[in-house]
Amino acid sequence: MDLIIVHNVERMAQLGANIIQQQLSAKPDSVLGLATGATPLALYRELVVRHQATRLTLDQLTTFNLDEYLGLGPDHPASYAHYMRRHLFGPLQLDPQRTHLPDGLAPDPQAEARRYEAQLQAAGGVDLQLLGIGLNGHIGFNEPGSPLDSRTRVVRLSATTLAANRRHFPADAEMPTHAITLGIGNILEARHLLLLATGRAKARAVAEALEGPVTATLPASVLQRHPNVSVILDAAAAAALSPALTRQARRLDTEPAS
Ligand SMILES: N[C@@H]1[C@@H](O)[C@H](O)[C@@H](COP(=O)(O)O)O[C@@H]1O
Repeated sequence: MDLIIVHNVERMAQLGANIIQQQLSAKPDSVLGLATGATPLALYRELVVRHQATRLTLDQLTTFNLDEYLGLGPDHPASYAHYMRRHLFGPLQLDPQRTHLPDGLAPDPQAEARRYEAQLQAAGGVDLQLLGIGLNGHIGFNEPGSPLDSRTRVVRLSATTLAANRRHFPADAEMPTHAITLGIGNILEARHLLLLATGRAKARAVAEALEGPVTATLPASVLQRHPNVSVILDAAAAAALSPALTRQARRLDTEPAS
């Protein structure tokens, strides 16, 4: 595991964008696994800036998102399809044929989960998977209790997740109770994982994920089983790590030379 602790979200975004840029330089037709939520927003802004400065060539890039709410279509402002279009796919002018999310409006969600997984396999799997972490240690929408070898499927959202994500929905609107998510098994198959976390509220989940037992009770702990994981934390999210692990972390707060 390559653990990096930074001072601020801008630095996290730069380092995350560097990793994505390196991936695309090595393999322009990479498959990127993408995440939603508040955490990757600064990284997405940085990618857009680099693209506008023509430092990123994205013609051959393919993307697959981790998850989507069941019952929300791409025009719903709280859908992940909408989020991705607004924050990344639109500004980067990605070919819609190359960007993929589960269809939240599919009439048969179980069949949609199988279709999505098959589409991902046909694309060759994920080269670099971006991950956030839920307060309860979820990755994608793999809630506590998800089998560590789980595949793409329909899941019920936990009370913690419903409460945490409530803020993205209008106060009087009903929130979806289910989602389609890549499974933990799918996530582990990505060739490189990049976990980002910010803020004190994530510190406990981060510490348990990186240093606790590998257990379905805390899905992100499975990252310990992956041979190629990069983790970028701000100081608040790193606050509950053991002194030993904190000492091992790289602190990359200075600007790159060029
Ligand atoms: N399904 C998403 C996850 O992919 C995301 O990583 C997590 C954290 O979100 P945030 O970055 O807003 O804290 O919650 C959501 O429920």
